[in-house]
Amino acid sequence: MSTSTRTVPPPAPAEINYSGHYSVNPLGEASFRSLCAQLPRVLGRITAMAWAIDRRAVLLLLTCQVATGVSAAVLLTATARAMTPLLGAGAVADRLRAALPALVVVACASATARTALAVARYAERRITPRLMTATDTTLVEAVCRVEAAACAVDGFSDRQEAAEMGVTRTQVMVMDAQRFTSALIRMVTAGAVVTVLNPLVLPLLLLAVAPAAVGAVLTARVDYDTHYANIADRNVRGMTRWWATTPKYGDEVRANGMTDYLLYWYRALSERVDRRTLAAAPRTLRIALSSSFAGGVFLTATWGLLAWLAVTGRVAPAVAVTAVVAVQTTLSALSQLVMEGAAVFHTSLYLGDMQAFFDHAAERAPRRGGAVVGEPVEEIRLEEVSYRYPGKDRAAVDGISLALRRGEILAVVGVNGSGKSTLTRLITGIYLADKGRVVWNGTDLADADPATVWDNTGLVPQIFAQWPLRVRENVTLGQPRSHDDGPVWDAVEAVGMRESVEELPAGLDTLLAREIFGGTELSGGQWQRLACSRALYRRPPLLILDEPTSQMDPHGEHAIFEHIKAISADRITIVITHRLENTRIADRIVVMDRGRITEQGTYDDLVHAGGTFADLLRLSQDR
Ligand SMILES: Nc1ncnc2c1ncn2[C@@H]1O[C@H](COP(=O)(O)OP(=O)(O)OP(=O)(O)O)[C@@H](O)[C@H]1O
Repeated sequence: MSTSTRTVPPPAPAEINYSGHYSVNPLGEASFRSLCAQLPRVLGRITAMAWAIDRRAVLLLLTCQVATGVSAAVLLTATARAMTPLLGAGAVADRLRAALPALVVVACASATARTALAVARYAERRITPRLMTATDTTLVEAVCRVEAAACAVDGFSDRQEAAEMGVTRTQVMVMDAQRFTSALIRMVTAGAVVTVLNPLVLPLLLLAVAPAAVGAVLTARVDYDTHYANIADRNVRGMTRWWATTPKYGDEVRANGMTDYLLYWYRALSERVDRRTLAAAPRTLRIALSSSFAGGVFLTATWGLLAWLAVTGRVAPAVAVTAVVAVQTTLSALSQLVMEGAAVFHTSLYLGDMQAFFDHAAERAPRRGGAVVGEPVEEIRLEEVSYRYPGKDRAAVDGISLALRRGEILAVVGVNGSGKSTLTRLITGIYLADKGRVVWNGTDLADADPATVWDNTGLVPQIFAQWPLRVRENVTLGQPRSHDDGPVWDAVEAVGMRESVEELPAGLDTLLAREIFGGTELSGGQWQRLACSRALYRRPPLLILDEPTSQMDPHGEHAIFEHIKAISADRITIVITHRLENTRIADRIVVMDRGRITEQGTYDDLVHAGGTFADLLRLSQDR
């Protein structure tokens, strides 16, 4: 990029607004009262989740809550009892002696309350890490197990991002719930004592903290609204961060001058997120100011009432002192109740997202029936099979019928986007056909347990994984653990990599995770050879290779195609390739165009047919 063009900022990343199933902010439809009414249900859910993790810790936590409440009541009652002799007539020593039993009770109640708090923290720490792990694992499993087609739906990854927030929130969830219930219990007990002293004080105190309660919930609501609006941008920002910083794309990013562009995107997205967050700040300030003002007015009235009761002799001085302590206790419990209630409410919003995602994923888990595909796989038949990706106008595969038999090598060719890879996803049952059937040995894939189908497949996709593991695992991943390296070396040999692997510092034990934990890095073609050896190692009844040699030198390409031919008698083999010379090994070639099969036959048939195949072959040789 020249200096002049560098000064022109690239277009800002698109604002993403979904209009489908995922676009509904759950807060938009809920009233304030209904949200507050959710609190008991949320507390119940948190308890149930914690119960499933560690019953003993939950029981311990509940016992501590009860202990906290009881000690608060005992403390206040004993304080009242101690005040009468302390503030009465007589020598100080006599008054102290008279108050001593009650003071001992006060000290014991305080010690119990503090011990209960410490033990409650311990119990919470026993639950939280495992709860987080459990929800996190559930999330990962939910994503791994959904139908592949569900992930292609717009907004899926944003909902996943929202659910991740729910998982993160489990870190403070139990603590919030514990603090909330402990404040509730303290408030009820202290409130009862206050009410006994004078029935007017408690309603006034409630009025004093009510504005803070409303304010806290409204603030949580504003925070969540902002979070909700930011989900998509945060998601894209996270991806941009990865694109810009991963060494995987480092060469391309640097040599193509993309750094400025990506950084601009990253900044633009961050600013957009910040702008929304800042726009919410005046709203939260208004809420905080008005709730503080209203709370202050009611609090002044409460203290005024107490002063008036004491000054006019309507309550004894000892009772007035206890009332001060009780009011302070009630007030702090109420404030904590409000704060923690808002936190639980806040948590409930994210938990709602998490649960909604889990429900959504569960609805989209494969439900294909438990039929088991018979072995060996003798025949795979496609009957008028069609598939259209979500949001696309045109079918990627459109009414294809095809029969494949064991021992046959089928080559699939066609221009980019003609539907070749989609066809392999339908044959392997990664996607289920919208129309028509894919039948393995007479079993419709729509009725078959996908795991039993995938036990019989080996696939080298166009974009294959480079697992940051040892060479051995890169070959055996997905297979039961074997203690015999013989078959691993066979698979490595089949792709012409024996010598290269032997030269690695630790042979099959060499770590291929240079960017992450260290080890060695392979070349692009070597990685592709390894991906092929992974599929070959499985010795699958259905072997599919989608552009398997696109990065390989002629040696590698030759070795692989020779091997495919040599092992073809025991399986069905499908090869997708743009290097048409490679299709010579196929028993049959199908040519695809716009999702349909337009030609089929042997290499010689098609070369002389004067159709697309002959045309593509001529172009590939025209240099
Ligand atoms: N995950 C997806 N979501 C939406 N559309 C898709 C997806 N994958 C492929 N398509 C669309 O389906 C059509 C067929 O794509 P497919 O990848 O099957 O073509 P192909 O023949 O394998 O192409 P190539 O030779 O480039 O690999 C294309 O129009 C493509 O845009």
